[in-house]
Amino acid sequence: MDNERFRAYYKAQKIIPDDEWGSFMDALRRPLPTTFRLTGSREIAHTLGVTIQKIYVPLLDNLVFEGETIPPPTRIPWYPDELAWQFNVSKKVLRKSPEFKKFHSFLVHETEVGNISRQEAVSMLPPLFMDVQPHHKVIDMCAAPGSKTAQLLEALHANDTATSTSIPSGLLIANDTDSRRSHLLIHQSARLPSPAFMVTNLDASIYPVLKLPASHNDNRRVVKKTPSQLLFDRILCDVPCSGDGTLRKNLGIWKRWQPMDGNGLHGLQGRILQRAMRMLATDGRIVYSTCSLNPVENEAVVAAALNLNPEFELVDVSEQLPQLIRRPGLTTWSPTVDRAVNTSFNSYDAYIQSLPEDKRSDVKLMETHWPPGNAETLHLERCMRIYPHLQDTGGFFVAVFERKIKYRTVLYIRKRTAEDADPSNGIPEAKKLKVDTDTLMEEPGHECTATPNVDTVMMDADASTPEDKGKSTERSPDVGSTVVCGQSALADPSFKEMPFTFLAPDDSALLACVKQLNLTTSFPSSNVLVRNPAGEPVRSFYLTNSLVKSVIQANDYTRMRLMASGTKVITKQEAARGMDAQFRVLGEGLPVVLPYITSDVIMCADFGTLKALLQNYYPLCASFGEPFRSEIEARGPGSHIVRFLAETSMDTTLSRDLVLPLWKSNVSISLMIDKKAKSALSLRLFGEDLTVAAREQSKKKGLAVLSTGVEVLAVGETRDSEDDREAENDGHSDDDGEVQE
Ligand SMILES: C[S@@+](CC[C@H](N)C(=O)[O-])C[C@H]1O[C@@H](n2cnc3c(N)ncnc32)[C@H](O)[C@@H]1O
Repeated sequence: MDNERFRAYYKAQKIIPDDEWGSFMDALRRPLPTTFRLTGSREIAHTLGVTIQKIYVPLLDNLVFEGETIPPPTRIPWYPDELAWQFNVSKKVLRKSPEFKKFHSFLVHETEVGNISRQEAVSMLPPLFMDVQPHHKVIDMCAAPGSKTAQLLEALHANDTATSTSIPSGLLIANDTDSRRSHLLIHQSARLPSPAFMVTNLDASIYPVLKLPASHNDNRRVVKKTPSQLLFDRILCDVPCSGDGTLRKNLGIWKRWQPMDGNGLHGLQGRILQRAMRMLATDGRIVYSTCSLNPVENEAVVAAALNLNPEFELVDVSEQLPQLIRRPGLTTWSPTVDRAVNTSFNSYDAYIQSLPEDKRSDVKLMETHWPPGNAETLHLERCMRIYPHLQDTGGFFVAVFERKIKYRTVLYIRKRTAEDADPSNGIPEAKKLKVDTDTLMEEPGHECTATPNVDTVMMDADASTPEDKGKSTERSPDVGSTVVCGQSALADPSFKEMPFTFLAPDDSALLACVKQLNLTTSFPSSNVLVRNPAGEPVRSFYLTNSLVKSVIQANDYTRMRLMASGTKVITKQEAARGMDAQFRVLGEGLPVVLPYITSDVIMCADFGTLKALLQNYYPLCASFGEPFRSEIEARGPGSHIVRFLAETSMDTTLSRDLVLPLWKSNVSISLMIDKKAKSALSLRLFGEDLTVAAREQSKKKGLAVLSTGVEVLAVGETRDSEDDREAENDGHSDDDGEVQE
């Protein structure tokens, strides 16, 4: 594993001191440890952390395989709250050691249901520097396949959804220009159901201005009188890059790496970062990251953005994550001008002068590929470089931006400067603003006019077309009829996704649903949307929060290429003739709906009941012990919720209450979570897969049931690799159990 040009190029960049070069290259040639995060709700993450620490670490400690001592999994030291883990064993050990097989089986099942996310350690870094709060408006500009999006969602949901007020008031837009990858993103993100989530499919470098409708008052005063631009508190630019920091897992890069790749990406990377700078709210923060070691894709992009937007500065985050070993950003570098790694030109001018005059106009390199004259003053050392040999990871680059002068101060100074245009007015010259005020056009309340992009400007123009006004995106949305989301005369007919239609709170199907499921009066009926061409309450109901609803209604969903929004919470099943339709809460939507279900509606059950429900598809009501038997027999057929109470039994411990959906037919009941979730739950609680599906699978394959009860997949077969994961439908499967009619 070597590449002469890689070696020559990075030696020339002096990214690593000479005496570390050997260990840097050695680390690049070693396989990457397996790393994963505990995801999902805090409750589950906590339970899994305890399970790994108390069950699997002792099981795997001091393990000797073929004469070699195998180290047990360890926590990644710099990751907060002990939520990230790593282990480094060969595939052979995973396949052959019974102890590791068992651990691996646990990982596979929890990954399947979204409680564990396999993710490269360094890829976990950017969201940690974003400090996302539940009220933040966040955009992930280049989000697919979505491992960082998941982290951002978790941060947005830091309060979980145990009460209605802990559903985040902010939003997260995950965007990617590739529609296939955007579907993947939707699928991955469905693991963390969020009413605050949206997915768009746009080129981030020309991301359009999104509008927010006028909000009238906050009970005390008028906040805004006109529609405003949606500005973001946090923006992640995890841009497309040459990816040579991933050499340890993508071995093909050794062969195909060549230095011009980075040169070619520099322009797009810069445009995405600059677009982000124009979409940032006053006190916002941008994190720019790549999995490339190349300064042309990193410091050069950062330096160019800072010079074009001098109101921004790099944030010193050296105190954050103190256990993370990092190196400062570079202040000098030497772009190559050809594939042969010619890095001899120390400036753009020197390079241009070296060319015959008739060739100069063909040059694709830009001045910004080289270090700017003021590189020493830009605090590029505040960028973070992570190298593989420092802590056995991949390579990575992160830079964090904020505005140098608080935005309002800038605007104030600009106003004062204009008022006091007369140089004899006594304002000292030094106090006058030395920034390009054109870049400051996008303050809240104004439309973006600064981006020289047709698409963006057209999006603005949309706002003022009479048709658009007539579409009532600004009318009071919560009364009267169903509100179709914003769609203007300039709708993009090439966009084929289903529309997003909010039901009127007095829609008869919605009222029936609320009544049947006994939802409280605080259930946000006005934030329920459906997705079908006619906007009818046909089958699935999605829930958004109020901010997401405002954004959908104020913007044309085809122009913002909105692929998904909110979370699917309830499904409607048409009943036989003469009967009412039946609604049921979906397993994936339960955490979101639970705050609106009163406790008296929820049945309580014990561990034994849970075990029986895992072991059988449709156990008879009469087969359960009291008091659960009487309680379930007294209830009518349809959707029910059951709380399994925390307890410790002979077999195991349920450390916290577990709330799950049930379906009751005439005489039997069934747990309405999908097969994989049942298996994962069984393994987590009982150390073996007791489910019918597992028994059937074993029988089918003629396998003796292993002690774990499941066939073990190989490492590469876990579904959550950062690379290529299969997209499945829209990520919102209804298959969360089978209803027995
Ligand atoms: C490094 S990957 C992002 C990885 C992702 N943040 C994660 O953690 O899973 C870069 C992504 O940028 C997307 N992309 C490429 N050009 C883009 C553009 N102009 N606008 C938006 N996304 C773009 C690619 O499709 C790719 O999914």
